[in-house]
Amino acid sequence: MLTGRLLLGSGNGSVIIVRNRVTAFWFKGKELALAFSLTVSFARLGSALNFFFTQQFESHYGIQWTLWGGTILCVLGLLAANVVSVLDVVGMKQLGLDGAIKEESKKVRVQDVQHLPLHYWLLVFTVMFFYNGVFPFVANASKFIQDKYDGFDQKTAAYIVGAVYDCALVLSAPVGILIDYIGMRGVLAFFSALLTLPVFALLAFTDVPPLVSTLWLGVTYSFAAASTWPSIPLVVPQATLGTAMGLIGSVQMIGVGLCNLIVGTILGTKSGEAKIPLWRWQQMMIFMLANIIACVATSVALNIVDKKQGGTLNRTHKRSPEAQRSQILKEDDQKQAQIPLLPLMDKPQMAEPQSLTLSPCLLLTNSAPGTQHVIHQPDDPILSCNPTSFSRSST
Ligand SMILES: NCCCC[C@H](N)C(=O)NCC(=O)O
Repeated sequence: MLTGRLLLGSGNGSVIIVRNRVTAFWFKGKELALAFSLTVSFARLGSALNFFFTQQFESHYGIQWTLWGGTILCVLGLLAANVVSVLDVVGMKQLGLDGAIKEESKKVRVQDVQHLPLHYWLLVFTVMFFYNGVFPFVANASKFIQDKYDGFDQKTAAYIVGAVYDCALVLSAPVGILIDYIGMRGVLAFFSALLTLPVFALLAFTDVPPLVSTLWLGVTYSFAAASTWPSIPLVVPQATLGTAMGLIGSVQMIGVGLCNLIVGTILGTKSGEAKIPLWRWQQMMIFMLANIIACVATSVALNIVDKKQGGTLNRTHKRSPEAQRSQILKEDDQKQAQIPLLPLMDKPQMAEPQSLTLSPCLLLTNSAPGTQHVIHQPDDPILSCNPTSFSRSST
């Protein structure tokens, strides 16, 4: 059992890191928050289907077929990962970025982790503390509801807990779209944490029906996930993005793992059947609350640091087609005098390989007939970014 779970965790963890890297690469400067939110939505769809069907499937077909079902799902995941990988490689080749990416990535060393910005570390701890309050709660909440409130059988309690993920499933995409337009990632991360405090306070100290808390947690969780994960590509260099994503996933899951151990100690029982005394549940909810308070603190620090460093997180990075076009025209006017035109090229190319943004978000437009502009996003936190690099080529 433990071997199986370790294998699943290492495979699943690696897939998540690569998926996040690919998502960040292809959607940066576009619908980044929406893209990340959709991955969360689909993950939560999986959780919701699991809540609703796995137990019924098992009672009809037995544990062996249920595990084979899981294996088939893993194989489908493997096929999907292969398709994504081919699309990623082909897309990079089409943009002529494959060689440059490899070169930049070769320069990345483990020691570079110490150069990741403060922004990034604050995001890591914001994410860790937030999820410390969500995952261990969801894992134990069904038993909590049965033990604390009257009239809930196991199935009803599981449905009530599932409301956290059902809410996220529905809300993640609209919230992602909203964040792409308004930015405000840091501010929203802060409010998500702040507004999660009442969830655990209600559960610990009142008899308000638990569905109120789980629905509310679903809302704040959707905002927290949609504002934090897509912030990472905005604060780390593209070449270290894979490392940064891996690291945040590890810290997050180490935090959640430790919290599960602490929760286990607080609840102090090995039997799933015996009723756990309410004072123990109350202590667990206070522990969840403490994590969310820590999350509020790190998100405040995150916003302060972000403000001092130019407000990357709270700015919108998505540009409407009109804004993209006027941005290009403006930059064109500003830079035309300074930058020598390159010889006309058959297809878009970068002016200087060492100043690549390594981002697919090249803006191609035609402000003058037969002219394409390839610009870099000036706010890209790229290792060797030269924000003024610009090339012009024939269409
Ligand atoms: N059992 C789910 C593990 C998901 C880990 C992943 N790093 C993550 O947190 N993704 C975002 C989410 O909200 O699920």
